[in-house]
Amino acid sequence: MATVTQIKEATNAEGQPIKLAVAYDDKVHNESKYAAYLPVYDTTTKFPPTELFDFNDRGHDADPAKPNLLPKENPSIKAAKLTPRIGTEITGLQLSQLSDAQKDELALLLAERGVVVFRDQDFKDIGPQKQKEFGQYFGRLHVHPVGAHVKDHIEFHSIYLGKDNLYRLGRSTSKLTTTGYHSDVSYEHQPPAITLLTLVQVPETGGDTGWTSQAAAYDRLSEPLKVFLEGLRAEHSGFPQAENAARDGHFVRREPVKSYHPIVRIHPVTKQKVLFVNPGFTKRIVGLKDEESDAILKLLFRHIAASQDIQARVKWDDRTVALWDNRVTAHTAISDYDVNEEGEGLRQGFRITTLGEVPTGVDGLKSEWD
Ligand SMILES: O=C(O)CCC(=O)C(=O)O
Ligand SMILES: [Fe+2]
Repeated sequence: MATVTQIKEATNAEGQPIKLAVAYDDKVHNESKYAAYLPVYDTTTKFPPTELFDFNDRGHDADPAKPNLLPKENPSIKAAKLTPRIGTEITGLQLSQLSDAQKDELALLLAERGVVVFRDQDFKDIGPQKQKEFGQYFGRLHVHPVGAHVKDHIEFHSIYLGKDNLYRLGRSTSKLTTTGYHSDVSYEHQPPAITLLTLVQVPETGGDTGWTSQAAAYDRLSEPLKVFLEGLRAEHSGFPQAENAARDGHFVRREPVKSYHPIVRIHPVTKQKVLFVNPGFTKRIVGLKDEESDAILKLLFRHIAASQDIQARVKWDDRTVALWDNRVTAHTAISDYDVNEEGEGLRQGFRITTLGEVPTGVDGLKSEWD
């Protein structure tokens, strides 16, 4: 069985020589229809710290009635709420064919519903260039500081659990559960707005993804607790992720960062208040004593993970694409499936992540960093 430590000589997208660590063996690679999306690690190319940029949310340009995305007079386009508080499923539209007006309305729908699932898509077959352009419409693409990517496309975050890469399952054995709610790389100074995830191979059963509405999570809090949290920032840290990756022999392509984000964040388009902390990356509440911070974060993390009445869970097939707004949701992979030597249970996909604005809270409270 191959491991992630196999190194191959390659060239990057600019034609420069690089060393690639591959997380699959050649036999699996050659047999895979979606070999181009298998995980690799460029172990050579370092990235400087991300620079601040002006983010324009496409949702600002959307018609709130969404006549282009969800026309009332077209019965072949169907939209159904997954649950009352979060999630919408759409059939009858191809993401690859959306007009700009439809994409603007999708950005707004994502802000309102948290996650939007598209069924029966050709998206995984339109090629990396068009997939990247689709993502870029919504914002600057994030390059993960440590994650596996796709050869020649470092902005694609590769998701792969096959018989030759049991990394993720192996790591989960010391925990009672594999679930871990997070908002993608929320430690960034301009953390992600929209993430797109699609799977190209799915296990027969299992491997769903779950989302929580961070807007509903905020709404449920008592008035005094809302007021208390509104004045505070929390530390979101990329250091443990980078340290774990380095410990496991992975390349850290960008030095880890921390940000101090408002705990109650306001979505720039809907103006909705959301609870912007997550168990994945939030470490402490700035200005509180350690025990106070630990107790309050424990309460909030339990609320996020345990409140099924503000959650949605999606079963994948290989023509499903899910998009979510990281500013108003937290999500978790549900790694409940086994991969055997015959390759049954294999789960493969890729994620494209767009960066958003520097978070703003109540009364103009802004994120800070050191
Ligand atoms: O694999 C999944 O279901 C979700 C993984 C994840 O958290 C992500 O792609 O951001
Ligand atoms: Fe994620």
